[in-house]
Amino acid sequence: MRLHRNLVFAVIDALHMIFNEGEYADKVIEKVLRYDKRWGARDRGFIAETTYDIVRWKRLYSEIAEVHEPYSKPHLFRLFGVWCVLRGIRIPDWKQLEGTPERRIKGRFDELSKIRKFRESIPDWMDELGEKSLGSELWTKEIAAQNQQAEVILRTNTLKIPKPQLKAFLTKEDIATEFIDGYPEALKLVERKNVFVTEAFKDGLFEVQDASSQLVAPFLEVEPGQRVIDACAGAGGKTLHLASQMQNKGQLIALDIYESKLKKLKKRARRNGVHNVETRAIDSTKVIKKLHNSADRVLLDAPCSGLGVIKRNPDSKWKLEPEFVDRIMGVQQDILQNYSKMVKKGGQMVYATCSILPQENSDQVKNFLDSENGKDFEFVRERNVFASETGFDGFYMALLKKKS
Ligand SMILES: C[S@@+](CC[C@H](N)C(=O)[O-])C[C@H]1O[C@@H](n2cnc3c(N)ncnc32)[C@H](O)[C@@H]1O
Repeated sequence: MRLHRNLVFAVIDALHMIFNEGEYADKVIEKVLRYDKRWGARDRGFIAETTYDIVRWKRLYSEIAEVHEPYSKPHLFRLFGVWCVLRGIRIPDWKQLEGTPERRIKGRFDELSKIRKFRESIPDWMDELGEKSLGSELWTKEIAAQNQQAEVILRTNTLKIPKPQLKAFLTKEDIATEFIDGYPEALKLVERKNVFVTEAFKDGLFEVQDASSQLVAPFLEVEPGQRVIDACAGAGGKTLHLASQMQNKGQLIALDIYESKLKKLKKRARRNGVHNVETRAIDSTKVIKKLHNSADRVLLDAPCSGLGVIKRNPDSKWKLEPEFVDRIMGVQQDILQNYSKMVKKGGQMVYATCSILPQENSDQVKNFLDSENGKDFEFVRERNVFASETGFDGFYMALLKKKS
């Protein structure tokens, strides 16, 4: 591979903004990709993937390169030098990369790879929490799987098109996809491409949604004509899926504490041809009270640590703090306690997270079922989805039924 100076400089700029200025990797990449309109798909791919790679392996590369925060420009070039050597890319003869110690880098890599927190490039606290929560064997496998680059998965919008036709439509747009066993609406991209510029996307024929996330809406067992509440709807990834499962019939109420996210949801709903959704921002407890005992189905896609989706958000390894995990667990139990009141007798509720920690998952459900509000509910089933088993995101979902 021949390295182009302006592309590498864009990567160094991006790393500076992410590591030193605390900006989010996806936003930064969007920003640097606007530097030069002449960059083609391959150039853009290089910038995005190299930046994500160095973000993913920040701790390991920093130990190897013996650099630390805040990273000066020469430090960032040393990280880049490590990336080149470990990928077998010839170091160009630029002054910024002069004297890159190739043999020493390989030696340090072999040495550090014996220790999980360095090999997998994670903070000490996260390694300790993962091992304590999942046991050494599962955590070791899981964190290794979470460090693999995420594949691009699409969910067919069955309100508009059947999956085989979508596949054919995308082939015409030069996007090759394949089916995935066990995921009835999913298509996996054979090669990473920007799907947001396709006609199929603009026509609302699909959404980008990880395969594990596609398991959540069907877990709630919705039917056309029901009243369904998506209580932590965000920008609506699962709301849209619920709407397609309801065949656009019935009432779908999308709630969130952020109006801005619900605005995005509405825009996506229009593109998807979804007509049965209404949004309500939770700006007081009244919003929930008004809906007490009214819903056939309630989805609680709760805020969480995101420890199941590190492959999609590698910078969360450096942004997440143990105090946040403790705090969000309190929010999760509040959501279970208060929002479960919206389910009517005989109705069903799914509690889901994109975390793999039992403290955020089955323990929360158990604590809820043991509480006063939980007495009205019975446990139906749960599913723990691990990246190390499926290759997709880590997820948890539990189905509860309100007694009649
Ligand atoms: C896991 S995300 C939801 C993702 C979304 N369901 C999707 O599929 O795209 C959790 C959401 O819960 C929202 N949230 C956080 N605290 C909340 C609360 N107390 N009540 C309702 N929503 C909350 C967040 O704003 C965030 O959008």
